[in-house]
Amino acid sequence: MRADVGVARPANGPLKTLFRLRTYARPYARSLLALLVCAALGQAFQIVGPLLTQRVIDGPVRHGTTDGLLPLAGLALLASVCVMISDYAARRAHATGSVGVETALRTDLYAHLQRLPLEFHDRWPSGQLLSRSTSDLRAVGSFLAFGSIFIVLQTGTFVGVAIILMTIHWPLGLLVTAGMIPVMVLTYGLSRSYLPLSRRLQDDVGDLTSLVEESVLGFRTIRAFGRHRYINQRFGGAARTVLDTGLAQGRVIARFWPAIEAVPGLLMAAVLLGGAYAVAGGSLTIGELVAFIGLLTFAIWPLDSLGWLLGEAQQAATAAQRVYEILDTPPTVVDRPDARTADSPKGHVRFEGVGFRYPTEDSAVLHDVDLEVRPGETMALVGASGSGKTTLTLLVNRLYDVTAGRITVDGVDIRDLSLESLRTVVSSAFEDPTLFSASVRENITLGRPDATDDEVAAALRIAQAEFVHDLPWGLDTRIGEKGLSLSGGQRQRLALARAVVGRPRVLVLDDPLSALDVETEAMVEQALHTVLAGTTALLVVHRPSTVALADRVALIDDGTVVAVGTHEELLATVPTYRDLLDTTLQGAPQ
Ligand SMILES: Nc1ncnc2c1ncn2[C@@H]1O[C@H](COP(=O)(O)OP(=O)(O)OP(=O)(O)O)[C@@H](O)[C@H]1O
Repeated sequence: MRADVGVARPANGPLKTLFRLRTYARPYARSLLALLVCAALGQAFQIVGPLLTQRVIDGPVRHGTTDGLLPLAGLALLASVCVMISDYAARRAHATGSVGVETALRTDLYAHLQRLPLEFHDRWPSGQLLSRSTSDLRAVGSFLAFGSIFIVLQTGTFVGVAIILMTIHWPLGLLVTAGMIPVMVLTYGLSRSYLPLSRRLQDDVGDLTSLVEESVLGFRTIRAFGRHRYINQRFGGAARTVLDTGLAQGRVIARFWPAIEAVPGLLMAAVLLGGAYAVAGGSLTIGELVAFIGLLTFAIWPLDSLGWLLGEAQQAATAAQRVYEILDTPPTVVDRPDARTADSPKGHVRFEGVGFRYPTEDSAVLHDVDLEVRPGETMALVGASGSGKTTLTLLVNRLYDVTAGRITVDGVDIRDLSLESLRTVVSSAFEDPTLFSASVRENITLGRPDATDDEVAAALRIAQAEFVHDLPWGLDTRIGEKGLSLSGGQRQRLALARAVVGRPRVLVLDDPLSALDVETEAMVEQALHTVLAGTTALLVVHRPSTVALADRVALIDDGTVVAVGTHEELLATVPTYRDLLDTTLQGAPQ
């Protein structure tokens, strides 16, 4: 087993990765700038408060008069109103920026996930994808539209307040500014220990999400086998891992945070002491000391919050790395630059020396496959379990690309056709039919949104899926997640209707009738005969009755086609085929 094939590893450090996200912030630059300006104005108006206090203490209070008090009170009131207005505007700008950035990122990530090949989805647990497209994106979006702005704002506030403090009393002002140094050193130490743990925690949460998803989707199986204790144990194990990593994070914070938090308190004590001496020595008035202490809280808040904001930055940086691991994974099944469309396709399919190896595996699953399916011909693929039948069908509409040889449709290598065109020519239905939480009509016309009502009706008839007309809202009835409110057979019939709608030139069916009862299967087969008459078809056959639909049969053994002929010819000439029918496909038409 080969691990990590085709998965992008982070090329940059976390902070560089965070910087890459600026492209997502750019369209919201105006909102973000508005947020910065409004929040800065809000801070500035708040700083007015202590400065006015100084005027009141050193003026009216000191001289025991009310002269000049009213204008000062008026200014204080005006400053409060301005704070309120700036806060309102900042919050509005923040909402626009943060929602916009997160939405843009999520849209890109989702679109990219859709472009990534099956091999990527084989390898990535869905819980990892879920946690990356939800909590990680939120961390990144919130940092871009809030954290990053407030780092600038708080640094600016600290610098601004430090300058004012120095103009009031430079030695004390210098002392406060020097307080920044231990905070920076401690924050750096914190980030070095915290970053790897933050990344590990996010990965652990992804694994936990996978387990939750699996146990929700597999609920019936777990119940039926009475395995809920085992599942609980597995969940408990994963939850403990998350807990352990969270606790390790907590220990790191416990080591650094009290020291970071102690700095502002020590500064306050030093300012009180130094300030009292300065007042006694006459180099500072009482009003100035009160203003200094009032302003000090405006310097302490940025110092405090910078530590926390830098923590947010680290969290966002690792989240960004996790998101970019997906965004940087190149889609491998893509259109060639000169990809063409199939003009009036006839559906002549040829496999020429086809080989295929799953990217995670060391050895090939298919090798030297040569097979011709003539226009309008129905070819059954028969073989033992694991011989490679399903894999072969997945290559025809490029869910995976061949790793050797080529597949052609009407003589054109399918890799030279645009994926859109190829997937209009080739339509598929699989044994496990996935239905989406959408209306019946949307599910059926998934691959052909332009299908007419008549085409949908014909597809429903062929798939014996006319039961949908009896659903409460007919074709407009929404079917539940994965179509669970329908029976297995009903879901299969809808998936078959989806494959045959619009009569594709090439139809690939991987045992699409397995969940049908014998009677319905016979009716579907009868209806399929009319479709298959004009359509080139590849049918993976697990049930004997389906062999009857085929004009010819290809026998697959150990990853290659070992015999091709009509059912009767193979029965008469190929002992392996006979044996297979005896053991696996008992009751095949003789
Ligand atoms: N996504 C995958 N990654 C790696 N190996 C795979 C993957 N899917 C299938 N295989 C392996 O490829 C081989 C062929 O599998 P495939 O499903 O094509 O066989 P099959 O003939 O359709 O079997 P069955 O009749 O049981 O459905 C098997 O050994 C299987 O384990």
